[in-house]
Amino acid sequence: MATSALSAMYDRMKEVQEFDQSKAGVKGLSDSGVSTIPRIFIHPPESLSGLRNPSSSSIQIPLIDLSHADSNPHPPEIVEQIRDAAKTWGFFQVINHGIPVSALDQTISAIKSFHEQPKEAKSKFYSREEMSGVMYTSNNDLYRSRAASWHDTLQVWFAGPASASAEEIPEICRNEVVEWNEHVKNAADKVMELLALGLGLDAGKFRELSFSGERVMVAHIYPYCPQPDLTLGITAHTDPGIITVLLQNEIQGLQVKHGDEWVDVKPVPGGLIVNIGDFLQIVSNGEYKSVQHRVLANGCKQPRISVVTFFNLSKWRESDRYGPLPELLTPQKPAIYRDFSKQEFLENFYSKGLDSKSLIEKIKL
Ligand SMILES: O=C(O)CCC(=O)C(=O)O
Ligand SMILES: [Fe+2]
Repeated sequence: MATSALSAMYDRMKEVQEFDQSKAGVKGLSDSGVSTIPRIFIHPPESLSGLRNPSSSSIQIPLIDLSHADSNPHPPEIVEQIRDAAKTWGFFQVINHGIPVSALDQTISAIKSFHEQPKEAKSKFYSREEMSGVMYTSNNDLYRSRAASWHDTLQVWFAGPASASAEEIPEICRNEVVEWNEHVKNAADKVMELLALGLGLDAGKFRELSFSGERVMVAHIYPYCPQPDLTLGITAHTDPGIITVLLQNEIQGLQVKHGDEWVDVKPVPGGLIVNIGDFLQIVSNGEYKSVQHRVLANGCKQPRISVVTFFNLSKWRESDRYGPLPELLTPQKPAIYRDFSKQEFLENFYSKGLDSKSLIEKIKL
């Protein structure tokens, strides 16, 4: 067994490298008109199960209207909606979040233009240097995952040690990306105030903890895939940080795990999707849930575009350790997670594939 399993593995590595060195991404494969996908993209049956069972129910992630969220004091019914959504779904969609619809449209269209350029224009940004300000790549976890997925990504660090200067951002989407950074930060700030109030904390608590101090955008394209039943757009995973704010175009594909079911997230015009990350599940001592999600490979001729911003803390405690916030702990609600170090957090993310165990499972008491 060992020899054939090993030779299969070596073949795979060679093919992975060839794909990587082409710097053309899955967009390149899709544009070349392939009718079958290379085998490095074929997922094992267990991650494909339930792929094409259209969800039987019509349940949807909660939709929350933020029109009056800024009133002082914050309307308790909105705080309650956000808290319930974060506790039971870990995912919700917000409308009237303050970002003009024209900015949403322009951002999507600028990202689409970047990905639709010829290979020569994009390949100078192609890299796997996670800590460079700007990185264009296919499958951040290409060398760590068991199977590759059908998407490419433009990554830009908005804030933190790796943050990009405007000049580094590809010109074709520069102005839109720079503006998006401002918009998404403001929208996230609004949501974090409500999430803090939902835990009984001061509205500014997460701002004080620097929730937005390390902020990175990943702008994905999910091009047409000729065999969408054999692969995924993105493997099932949870997001590691505090929260994620996601803008998507009208092509559906994102699914959220709710109980035993994969629920389709239907794009709502003008809406933004927010989800809770592992870090927030831990600091909230399990009140808010970081939930598995995945993206189906796109079988439509039109590409699916998503612009995803991850928010992470920049200020760690002096001990460089983190854990459930002490103010949330009581004798009735003791800590359910142990503290973890910054090193553990980063290693857990950067040394593994998206599909591996989250930090949460490792530090559960
Ligand atoms: O593209 C999407 O809708 C989801 C992407 C995602 O989950 C991620 O980048 O972490
Ligand atoms: Fe995600």
